[in-house]
Amino acid sequence: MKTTSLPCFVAVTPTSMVTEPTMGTLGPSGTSSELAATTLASKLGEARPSRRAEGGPPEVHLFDTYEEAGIALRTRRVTHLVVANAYKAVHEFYMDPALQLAMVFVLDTPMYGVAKPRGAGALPPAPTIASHPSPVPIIGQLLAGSDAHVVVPSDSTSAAARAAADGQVDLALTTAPAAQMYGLEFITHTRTIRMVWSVFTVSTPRRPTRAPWPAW
Ligand SMILES: O=C(O)C(=O)Cc1ccccc1
Repeated sequence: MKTTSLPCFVAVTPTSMVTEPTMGTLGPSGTSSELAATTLASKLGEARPSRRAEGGPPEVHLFDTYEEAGIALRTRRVTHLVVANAYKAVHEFYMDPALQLAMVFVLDTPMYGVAKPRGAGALPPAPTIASHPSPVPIIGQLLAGSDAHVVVPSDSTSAAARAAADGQVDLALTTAPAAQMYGLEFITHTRTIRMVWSVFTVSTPRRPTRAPWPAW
């Protein structure tokens, strides 16, 4: 049975209402992260009806890496950082005392598939496939495990599509929006990835707790 995930938001840390929220995440446009951040922005926009009346949900800022988006959060250029939980270095954000987990939500990614530039010629025996490291395991599933290939790491699924469009690689594991943007067509079936998204804000300072031992 095919199910579609409705975003299911859980507020983890009560944060004071930010008057002008701005989202930071992984770009360029066409990434799953952009869809997740845009979905969160709409949700936060609904909670701020006066702003909605002024012209739309909070802005989404796209960065080349999650780490750059993290710096933008720490330096307060954005107020919220949205990171896929399948990202292997998400632990860096969880462990950073300057940041706090504010929210989590479940949202399916757009369709993922292996794509080639429209009108490209025959593929070599072991084509190169650009991919963000996180979704690499689905390449084998999409190619039914049979085809030889070489994975070329990419900063995002959208950057992977751009690399294929620029002729740097033969193929890209990418999203349907990015494939469309960069003139690629899928050569495999496509699937979504059900994902938990972590939302970080800067830590709110806690009141110092009294030491459990007497002062000397
Ligand atoms: O957001 C994207 O599109 C990414 O490239 C990152 C990603 C993709 C798939 C699973 C986890 C993170």
